[in-house]
Amino acid sequence: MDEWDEEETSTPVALSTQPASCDGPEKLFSNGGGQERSWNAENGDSGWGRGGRGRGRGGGGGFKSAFISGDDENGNEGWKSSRGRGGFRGRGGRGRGKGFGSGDDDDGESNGADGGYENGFSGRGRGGRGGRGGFSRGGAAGGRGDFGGGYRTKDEDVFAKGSAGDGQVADDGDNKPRVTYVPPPLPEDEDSIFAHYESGINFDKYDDIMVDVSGSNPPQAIMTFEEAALCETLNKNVSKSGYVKPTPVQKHGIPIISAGRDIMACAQTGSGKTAAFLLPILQKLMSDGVAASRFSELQEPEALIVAPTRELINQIYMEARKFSFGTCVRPVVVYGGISTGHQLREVERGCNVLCGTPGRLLDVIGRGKVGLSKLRYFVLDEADRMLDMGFEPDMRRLVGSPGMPSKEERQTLMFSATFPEEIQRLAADFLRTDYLFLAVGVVGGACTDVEQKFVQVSKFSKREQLLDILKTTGTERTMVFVETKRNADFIATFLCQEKVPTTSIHGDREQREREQALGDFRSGKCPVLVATSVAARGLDIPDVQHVINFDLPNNIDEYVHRIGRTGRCGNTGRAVSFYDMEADSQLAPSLVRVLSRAQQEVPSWLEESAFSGGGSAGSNLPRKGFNSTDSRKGGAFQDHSSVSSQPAAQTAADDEEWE
Ligand SMILES: Nc1ncnc2c1ncn2[C@@H]1O[C@H](COP(=O)(O)OP(=O)(O)OP(=O)(O)O)[C@@H](O)[C@H]1O
Repeated sequence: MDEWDEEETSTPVALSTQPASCDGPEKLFSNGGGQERSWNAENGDSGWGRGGRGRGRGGGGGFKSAFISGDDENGNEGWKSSRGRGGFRGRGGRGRGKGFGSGDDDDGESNGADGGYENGFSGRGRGGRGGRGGFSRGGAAGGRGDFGGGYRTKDEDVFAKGSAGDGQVADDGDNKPRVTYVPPPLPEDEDSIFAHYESGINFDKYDDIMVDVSGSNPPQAIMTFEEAALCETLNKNVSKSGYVKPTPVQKHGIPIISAGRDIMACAQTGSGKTAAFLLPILQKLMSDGVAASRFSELQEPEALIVAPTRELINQIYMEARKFSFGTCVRPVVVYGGISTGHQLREVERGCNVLCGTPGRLLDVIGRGKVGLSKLRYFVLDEADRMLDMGFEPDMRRLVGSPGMPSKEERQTLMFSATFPEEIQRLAADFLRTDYLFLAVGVVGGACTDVEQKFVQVSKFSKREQLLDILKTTGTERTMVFVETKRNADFIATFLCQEKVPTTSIHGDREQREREQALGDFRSGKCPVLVATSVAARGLDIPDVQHVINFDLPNNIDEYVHRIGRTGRCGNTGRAVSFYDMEADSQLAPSLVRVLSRAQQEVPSWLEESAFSGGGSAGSNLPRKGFNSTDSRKGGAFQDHSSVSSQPAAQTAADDEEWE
């Protein structure tokens, strides 16, 4: 029996996080298992039994939020009880932070830790800065998923949450939570594999977008897929996917990659970046006769694709699976929240294109099941996110993994809709010096097919405003973004109680629940999805007509990605953002700029807010004539005000609620 099989046969201690769907909002905060007692903020009892994810704050500060984790208020207890093998060591000093040192925890939300991941890989991120208040991956014997927490509503009711027994997380007795969830098998029929939505009325307008390729000797762009000279099967698969002509990022990106060049590409949300990198990679592998072999114990993929969230990497994998349908090239996906054993068995069946989130990739490589010596392509989707403070250490670890070809010997491809200049400079470390920078339209610009509206609100009127809007949207698919996981549950519950079929997705939900939520949203069973930033980037969900920023993010790039969940591939969409003068004014200058560049009406009050919002506002107003944005040109532009010029993770880390 394999090592990982063995691990997973021990009796699972079933845990679950808070489910949020209209199947029963009343379930949301009930103690599902009844075995554990929650921390009760009212009477000060501490949790016992499997007391929840340790969520400590450094500096011994009390946990003031209404949402109380199962640990002692200052995190000490959580820390003490969590010293398992994978003991987390907070970096110390910066207070706050959830030291959840799981390498698997690989989402857009911060959940990581700096140290202590037993096999030498750290979880990512911000969380681990919690001084004393961290907790181990081994996690408080209460492990992840057992939320011994409570939720205190405005009127101070406390709902206890506990375990529910879904068999997803096991404890091996070594205080190390183990994920045993295996997702249902994927449909194999062609109709499902090639199911797609139609490109929209504005698809042809892509041709008018300004494109700038900088760097030496860029190859000629292609105008049609025929010019890409794809293998017959690949060509058929492209047609079956409903692709008639390439989008600009494909017209330029495909020949650049096919010519063997490194690329840093920035193109607006929903404009086909995924196929821009997948098609030339698959074409090369197919024309070279690469074929997956199940007979090798060590799998050595030719391409490695990394993305920041589980749902996004799964989506990329599904695209790779679609385009390689009927060929010998085999993509595989690995990401957290799913049984590692299951994923390793998939890898063992043959793997040419390995898609993964950073933590899980490091894990499978560390286990010696995947070798990198044959690697030719290293792809970072949402590259600016992959290189910001949250993920950069993992990326460095990844390129430093045994056998990883040097940047001279591999091709490195980076794609995003946003690319802050300082991240571009960092990214250059991973690229050959002669990389090409491809800018389609305004770097960091919002999709022009999204109508952007702003509504001034006070923090207390948001819920009513949301309800009003949702009453007019009816059953149209709407994503509602909030800043915190607890607020995601709270708003989802509120909407359910108001009879709006709603589900939610965020990093504290088990993977099974996240998949269910996305499935219910896609199918229309729940036309409203309340989400944290975990769903802000890359997700391509058909028919999302509306995005509502219930809470504005504190970073302009995040805003651009969020509203890009609608208005995709030439379709139109609407984004409505609640603007709270007290909380959001720091974002005003960047918002004004994004709106004007996307030819949207700028409300006068927003402009005023931008001007009055401090010294930086004026200098951040729109600049005319801006287009090219390659940082090597000397940083002529930046669409990043003092607010947004920090990488997302950095700003987010300063937000107590962004976990
Ligand atoms: N040439 C094409 N013709 C028709 N549809 C396309 C074409 N290229 C991509 N699409 C479709 O457009 C949608 C958006 O593509 P994709 O998800 O790759 O966008 P993206 O640029 O990566 O967006 P994001 O920045 O949000 O990650 C997908 O459904 C994809 O299948």
